[in-house]
Amino acid sequence: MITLFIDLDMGTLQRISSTFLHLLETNVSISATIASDGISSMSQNVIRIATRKSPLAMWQAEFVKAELEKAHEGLVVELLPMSTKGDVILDTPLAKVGGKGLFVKELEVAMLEDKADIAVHSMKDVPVDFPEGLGLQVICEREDPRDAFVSNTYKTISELPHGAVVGTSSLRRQCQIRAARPDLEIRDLRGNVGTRLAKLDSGNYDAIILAAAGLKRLKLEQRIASFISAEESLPANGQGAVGIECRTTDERVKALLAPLEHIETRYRVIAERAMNTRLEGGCQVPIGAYAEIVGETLTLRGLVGNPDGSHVIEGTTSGQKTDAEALGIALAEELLAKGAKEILDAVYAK
Ligand SMILES: NCc1[nH]cc(CCC(=O)O)c1CC(=O)O
Repeated sequence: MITLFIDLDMGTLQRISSTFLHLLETNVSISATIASDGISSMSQNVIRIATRKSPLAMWQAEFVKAELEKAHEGLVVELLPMSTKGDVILDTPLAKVGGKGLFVKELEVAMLEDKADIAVHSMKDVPVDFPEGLGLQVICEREDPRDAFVSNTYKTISELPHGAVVGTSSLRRQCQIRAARPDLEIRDLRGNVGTRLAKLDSGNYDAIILAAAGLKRLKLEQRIASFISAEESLPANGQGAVGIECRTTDERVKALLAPLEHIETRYRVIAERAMNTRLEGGCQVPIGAYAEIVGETLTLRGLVGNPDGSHVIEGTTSGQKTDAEALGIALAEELLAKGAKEILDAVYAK
């Protein structure tokens, strides 16, 4: 149930009615409470979050809502749950659906049309470019960035018997698993986290690979048989980090978001995304990028491979954390010089 406190100024009423229309379209049940003691300038004290409806997206939006309310007493944070194209096209492997920002476009339209103020994203799903007028304002503290091995029978990848079936639709995960274990059979696995676990439980796979962050956030950590180290499976750029997008001109919202920024996570994610950008990688590519910071030094590892794991190119670079973007670009260039472009071109040609 969503409770809306409505004051009587015209702008707010207009905004609320557009929120209603949207929610009606998306079949969310509504119950509205009209506060009779409407506080004037209430609209100054509201932030509307556009979010996907998947349990993980809702968790992330609720997390940002809680953080914002903690940081600003009296702030009212509303959630506007929406469907995106990525949620609707469920049966085709994402690598085939193509198109950038499958999970973010509708949220961005809502912000541009002033139906919402911010959108909360998993950084690994956020495209490189933002539409005119929108930008990534804040990167929150990173959760566990690792991939997780999930199985009801086996503890680790190395325990899997010859020819075992592993579920993942990520070309990055597929590449690294097959590089270590060419005998394994990889099958596509789509849907939100709960759907993927249900498919494992129904016996279609011996094991599946998911992001540890998603499982932890949904209190499904007990489903993790083992964590896969970054050495075994280099995470995707931004994995485990939540980012917040808003209108670039909205100074009120930008000021409210500022306390949620986690600068160390930002440096790490900037380096990882810069590498991806220089490689011209979209979000469905066999690319791993993972940065860590010790003291002032950022170390970035990168990997490009073909999905069957027969070719893997890796590199590492270190430098000042404040040079995060330059480090990402330099590592991408090193990988390109080692043949990454040929691998990526072959993947995109398929
Ligand atoms: N591609 C979907 C997606 N986007 C973010 C996460 C997990 C949480 C995160 O990385 O922040 C997942 C699920 C998964 O890969 O298992």
